[in-house]
Order: sequence, then C-alpha cells, then structure tokens
Amino acid sequence: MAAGGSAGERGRRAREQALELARRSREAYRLAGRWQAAAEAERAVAATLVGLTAVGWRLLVDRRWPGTRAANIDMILVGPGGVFVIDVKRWHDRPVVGDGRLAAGGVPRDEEIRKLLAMTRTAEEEVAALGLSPVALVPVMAFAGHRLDTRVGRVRLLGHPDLVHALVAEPKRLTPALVGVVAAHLAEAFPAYEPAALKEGGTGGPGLEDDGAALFATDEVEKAALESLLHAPIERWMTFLHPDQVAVARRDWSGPARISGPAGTGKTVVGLHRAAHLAGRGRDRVLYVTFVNNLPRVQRRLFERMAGVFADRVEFSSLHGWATGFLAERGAEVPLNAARADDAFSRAWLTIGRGSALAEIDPMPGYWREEIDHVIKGRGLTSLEEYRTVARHGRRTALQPVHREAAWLLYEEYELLREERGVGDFNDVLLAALAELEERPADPPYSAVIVDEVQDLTLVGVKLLDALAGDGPNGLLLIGDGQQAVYPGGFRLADAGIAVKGRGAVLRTNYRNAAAILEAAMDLVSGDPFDDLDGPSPNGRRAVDLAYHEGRVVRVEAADDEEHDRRLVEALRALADEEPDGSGPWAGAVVLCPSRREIGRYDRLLTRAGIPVLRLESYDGRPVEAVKLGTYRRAKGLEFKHVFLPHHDAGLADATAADAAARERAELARRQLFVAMTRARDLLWLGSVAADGAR
Ligand SMILES: Nc1ncnc2c1ncn2[C@@H]1O[C@H](COP(=O)(O)OP(=O)(O)OP(=O)(O)O)[C@@H](O)[C@H]1O
Repeated sequence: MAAGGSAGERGRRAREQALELARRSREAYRLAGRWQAAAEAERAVAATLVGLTAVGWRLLVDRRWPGTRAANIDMILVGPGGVFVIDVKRWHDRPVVGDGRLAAGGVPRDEEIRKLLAMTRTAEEEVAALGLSPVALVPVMAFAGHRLDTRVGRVRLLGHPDLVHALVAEPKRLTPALVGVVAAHLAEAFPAYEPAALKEGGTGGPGLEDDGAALFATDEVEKAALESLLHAPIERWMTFLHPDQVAVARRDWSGPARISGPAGTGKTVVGLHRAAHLAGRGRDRVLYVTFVNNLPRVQRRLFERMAGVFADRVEFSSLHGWATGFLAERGAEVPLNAARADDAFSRAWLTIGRGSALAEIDPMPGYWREEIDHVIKGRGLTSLEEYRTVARHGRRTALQPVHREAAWLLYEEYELLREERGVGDFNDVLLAALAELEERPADPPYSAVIVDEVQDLTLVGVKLLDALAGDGPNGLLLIGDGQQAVYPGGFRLADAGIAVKGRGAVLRTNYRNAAAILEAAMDLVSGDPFDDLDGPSPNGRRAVDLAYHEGRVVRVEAADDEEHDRRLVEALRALADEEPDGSGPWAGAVVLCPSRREIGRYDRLLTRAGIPVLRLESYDGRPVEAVKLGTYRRAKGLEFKHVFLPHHDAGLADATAADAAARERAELARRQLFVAMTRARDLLWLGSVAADGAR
C-alpha cells in the first residue's frame, strides 16, 4: 500500500476519534445539565470533568456521605492518577494560601479544608478493603471563577480551568481495569444523593456557547491524556497493598507500636505508607530512621515517587546522621573520629586486654570491641555494678565475674585513651544526643518517629528515638526482624522502658523472594535461635506465605579462585542475554561481600572485565546501568533482581566450632549471609571454591 494511503487512513481514524470524543462530550454536557440539584458551579465543573470519561475515567457526582444525614460529596473522580475527592467552591473572593492555611477575603477557611479531609478519610476507609493505599486518594478543592494551582498540605487547590490538566498530569497509579473496580466500589459506598434532600439548582441545559466550551474541554482532555502517557507507571505496591497491610498502615495505636515479620514481607513498604498516612494527618513532620547510611536515600526516593505530595513532611535519616545534625544545632558536636577511636581501642587491648582473663574466652580483640560497642556503651552502662548483672541478650558466651571485671577494665582503658586523643566514637554521638534531648526536648518535635531495621540499633539508639517520639498515640513505630540482626548483642524493648503489648502487627507474606531463594536462605538459619526485641525465638524456621513468582538459585563450586572469579564474570555477562525488556543487563544486579576487605578486589575484577560498577555507598535506588557492589551490611533493607555472592561460604568455616565465642561468630555470619541471600528477587548466585583450592 502507498504511503499516502496509510496516512489518509490514519487521518480518517483520527477524525473519527475526534468526532466521537466531541459527541460524547456534548452528550455528557447535556447529562450534566440534567443534574438539576447541583449548583451551577458544580455543573460547570462536572461538565468539564465528564469529558475525561471519554478516555476511561469515571465520575461520580453529588454522592451521599455515609454516616451523615445531609452532607454530600460533590464529586469523586477515578482515573489513572488515582481517586480524586472533589469539593467545588464558588467564592467571590480569591482563595489565598499562606503559611499552610487557606483564606479568602481575609477570612480563614481552614474549616473547609478540615471537612474535605474528613470526607477523604471516609473514602480512604472504603477503598482500604480493596487494598488501595491512602496515598492514591487526593482531596481536591475546585474553584469556579478562579485560576489556581497550589496545595494546603495534601489538599490540591485548583481553579476550574486548571483542573483537567492538573489531574491528568498526576503519575499513573491505576490501570483501566482498576479504575473500573475502584469506581464501582465507591459508587456503592457513596450512593447517589436523594433528590428530595437537594437544594434547588439551575434548570436549563447549556447554551450554544457552552457547547463550544465542551469541545474545547475535549481538546484539553486529548492533550492531557497524551501527556499522561509520558509518565511511566509506578510500581504496584506504591498504590495497592494487601488489605491487611493497608489496615496496619492506617491503624490508630494508643502508644508505641511494633511491626515485625520475616524478610521480604513488606515491613518497609507498610512503614512508608504509614509515614504518608501520618504526614497527611498532621502539620508536624514525621521522622523515618534506619541504621544504615545509604538506606534513607533509597527510601526517600521511593517515598517521593509514591507520595511526592508529602515529601517535605517526612524526613529520612540515618540514626547517626540525625544525631550528628541535632548535636550541631545545639552546638554540642562530638568530635567523631572512628579511625582514632579504633587506634585507642587497639592500644587498650594491647595493654589491658590481651593478657587478661578475656583471652580465655576469645583471644581476638574483635569480640571484646563488640562487647564494648554493643553491650557496655551500646546499653549506656555507667558502672561495673550495672555491668555485673546485665543480661547480654544475643551474646552466646557466659561471662564469669572475672571476665566481666576484665571487660570493664578494658572499657575504662579505652575510654581513657580515646578521651586523651580528644575523639569520640559512634556510641558517643548517640549518648551525647540522648543526654542533650533529656535535658532539653527537640523543637519542633516530630509527630511520629518510624524506625526501620530496629534490630540493628543499640539500646541507647532506641532510647534516643523513644525520647524524641514520646509515648503518645501513633508516636513511635518500631519496624524490624531479629532474624536479620547483623550486629552482635541485642536488647529487649522492656530494657528501654518501651511497652508495645497489644500494639503489634506481624506480616507473614513474602512478596520479594522466589520460592527456591527463600528456601535456600531459610535452610541456612533454620537451626539458629534469635532474639526478637520482645523475647527469644527458639529457632529460625518461621511460617511464611509466598507470593508466587519464578526464580532460581545457582550454586557454583569452582576448583580455585581463578575459576570462581571467571565464572562470576561470565554469569554477570550472561545477564545481557536475559534482559529482553531492554532495561540493561546490570541495573538489577548486585555483588555482595561479607566485609569491606573483599570489595576492592571485586571492584578491580569487574572493572577489568569491562563491567560498570557502582558502590552501594553511592546508590540511591535510581536505576543505573552498573552492577552494584557492597557489603552484606550495606545491603540491609535493599533488594535486587539478581544477587551474586562470591565466596559466600568462606565466613562459615567455623560453623561447627565448639567454643561459645566461635559459635556466636558463626551464627552471626549465617545471619549476615541470610540477609544477603534474601535481597534476591529472581536469581541468587552462590559462589564457592572447593576446600583445597580456597584462598
Ligand atoms: N502488597 C504487595 N504487593 C506486591 N508486592 C509487595 C507488597 N508488599 C510488599 N511487596 C514487595 O515486597 C518487597 C519486600 O518489601 P519490603 O522491602 O517492605 O519488605 P521487608 O519486610 O521490609 O523486607 P526486609 O526485612 O527483608 O528488608 C518489596 O519490594 C515490594 O516490592
């Protein structure tokens, strides 16, 4: 067929489509005219919005607000961008927003905002049963006779002429099928208003000039719909969760609360939705804290995509980052210098530790450094008397009084040498922040503090965040899983004086890992008891449901290091053939190593092989066409499509060791490897070298 012929055909189809849209819009406009009860302004707005129904949106007009006798919701519009709860205003005076408040003609109009938010919450409750998160609902105040595009908190304020463009430009959340489902559900929950109860409105249909307006609206709809195609759809969980997850995200807790559950069960996802929910309710900010440094960056980015409107109300920070900033504000900085503090410890070990009773239990200094970091300083102990009797949760060695005395002496020597050097360690930062906060509360306070990966915090860290949040309703939320603790030595919430009884939720469906991957990871730790903040758990085999998806575990046993590394590079290169969607072979891949020592080696190996590398320290969750590289600890809370663990079993060598310190080390190594393995969604590559060929 000649080219001109097909262009002619396309032109004919475009004209037909335009005519169809114009016809539907005119019909819709006539229909709008029949809403006798609606005020003129509402009809005009409805007539504009109804044009969107030609491109798959659903519009519900003048609906009853359940639970009230006379109140109505002007409009509920459901489209790709979510659910818009619309209140139409015809104000003579121009609406003005200042300092987060709405006014017109010098009169505050906050009450109108409050009413619209209450309506939106009712709609939220209704769609929560479908698993729709509150972030997908947008309260909109539409102003007839004004031009406007701004916000008060989560409420969008739009002039009538600005409506369509703004609503269509919202990022896509719902597929056409979901639009239908959600709209049908809302139509049932919010029945059409009974005519008897309606106020009198205009009677006639639109005049001729209005017909023109309707045609213009159609053009606008087409243009806006086209523009919306430019917005990539965001992930499903950013809008739809399991209804139980939505319930947890929206739950009212009368005091500190806790979300737990095994790896990959959506704890962070629920935490992020809860942050959005709480940010939408109050004027104060929400603090979202984790232990790992780079995780807040990734979480902030996810949150911005999921609930951008609240981005300035939720602060994402690492615990130490927050504490450092707080101390700086107070002019009470701690001269943190980890390297010089390490040096102070090494000296203390040489002079006091090495020759003491401690060497009977573990002759290596690492164990005792952890004892100081996680038990003595981590719990904020201030006297040997306290240390003598403290329960060392999570540590497997039984210390006799002589060992506790020796450990305390080592601690005192370390403190002395550290202070002589005029430097602080990470614990000093938290201790100073806690002391500062106890003396003078933070101002302005946060309405809520959400702590993710709480199992990795020290007792002092948790006390600090508890002091910051207070014990009011919905103030403190602790999210975590003791099975994934990657640091030794834990605590019980009771030690921090935090009571969460009756305020807990446990998530049990793993949405991340393919079955084979989860099975392999679970096998590794199923025999290990672990501590889970409110008490010990006898073994590591836990009941988890799986949201099915395909994936595999590849085990490679090489004869020597050289072969091992060669096969790693081959496996990474092979990804290039497996990515049919053109997203690039390496964007979803990570190579993880047990400690920093191995990182340089793999960086060089991959770079030499021409594979681009991005260290996890610099990763912020954005898709980058490079293999990510980092330690098991750095990978906390993250997930990747393909996870490669070279020499994955090298650290498990003393798994059968007889003495308690070695057993504890082996247990910790298994837990760290477990965390690394459960980062994998579709492919887990486990490299090892036959015993006689190992490095
Ligand atoms: N309702 C859901 N529907 C689909 N996917 C979901 C749902 N909830 C969570 N997910 C997916 O499960 C993955 C794991 O979620 P998340 O990271 O919140 O789990 P987690 O419990 O915090 O994991 P971990 O403790 O291992 O860090 C997320 O990538 C998300 O894509």
